[in-house]
Amino acid sequence: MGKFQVLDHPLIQHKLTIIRNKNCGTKVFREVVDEIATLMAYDVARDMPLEDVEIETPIGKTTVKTLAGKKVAIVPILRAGIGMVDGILELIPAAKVGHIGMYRDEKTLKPHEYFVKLPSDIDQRQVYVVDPMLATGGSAIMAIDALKKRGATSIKFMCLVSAPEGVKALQEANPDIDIYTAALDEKLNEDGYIVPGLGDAGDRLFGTK
Ligand SMILES: O=P(O)(O)OC[C@H]1O[C@H](OP(=O)(O)OP(=O)(O)O)[C@H](O)[C@@H]1O
Ligand SMILES: O=c1cc[nH]c(=O)[nH]1
Ligand SMILES: [Mg+2]
Repeated sequence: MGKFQVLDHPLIQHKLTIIRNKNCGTKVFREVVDEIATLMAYDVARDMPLEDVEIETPIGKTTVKTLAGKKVAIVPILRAGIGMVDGILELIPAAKVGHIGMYRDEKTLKPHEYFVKLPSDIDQRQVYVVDPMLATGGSAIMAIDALKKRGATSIKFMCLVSAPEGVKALQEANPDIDIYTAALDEKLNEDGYIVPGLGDAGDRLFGTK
C-alpha cells in the first residue's frame, strides 16, 4: 500500500483556515492555495533520489549531492487543480505540466473526462497529480486511470482537503500510489461536498459562482 500522509505543518494548517472561511475572496483564495501547494511540495519531494557529483568549490574538490532519478510532471485535474501548479513550480521549476479535464456530474457525482494533454515522456516521469479536493475519489481515480493507460508508472496524488470516503476509494483502486493531503475532514454531505471542507474549490478559485 502507498503512503497516506496528512501534511499538517502549522503554516499549512493556518493557511488552510484562511481559505476555508466563506468570507475569503477570490484573490486571497488563489494566493493562499498557491502558498499551500508550495509548502506541500517541499514535503512531497522529500524522497527525491540523489546521486554523488564531484565539483570544485573555490576552496577545493569535493563530492556532493545532486538530484537524480525521474524528472517530474505536474498534472492538475481541471479546473481546480490548476490553482496548485504555480506553487509547485516555485520549487520544481523544470517540471513539465500535463492537464486532465474532468467535471463531476452534480446529480450522480460521477466524473466525466473532457481533456487529456500530457508530456510525451510521461512514462519516464514522476507524476504529481494535483486537485484541491478528494471527495468521493471518482475524479482522482479516473485521472489516474487515464495516466496509467498512457504509460505513467510512478504517481503521487496531492490534495488540500480529503474525505475518508475518497481516500479509501483511491487507495483501493490504486494501492501503488502515495496520497498527500493538507487535511483529512469528517465526511461527505448528501450533495457530495466535503464537510466542513471549503466549498466548491473551482468556483472559489475562478470566481464562477
Ligand atoms: O472526488 P470527487 O467526488 O470526484 O470530487 C472532487 C472533484 O470535484 C471538483 O471538481 P468539479 O467537478 O467541481 O470541477 P471544477 O474543478 O471544474 O469545478 C474537484 O476539483 C475535484 O476534481
Ligand atoms: O467539497 C467539495 C467536493 C467536491 N468538489 C469540490 O470542489 N468541493
Ligand atoms: Mg467545481
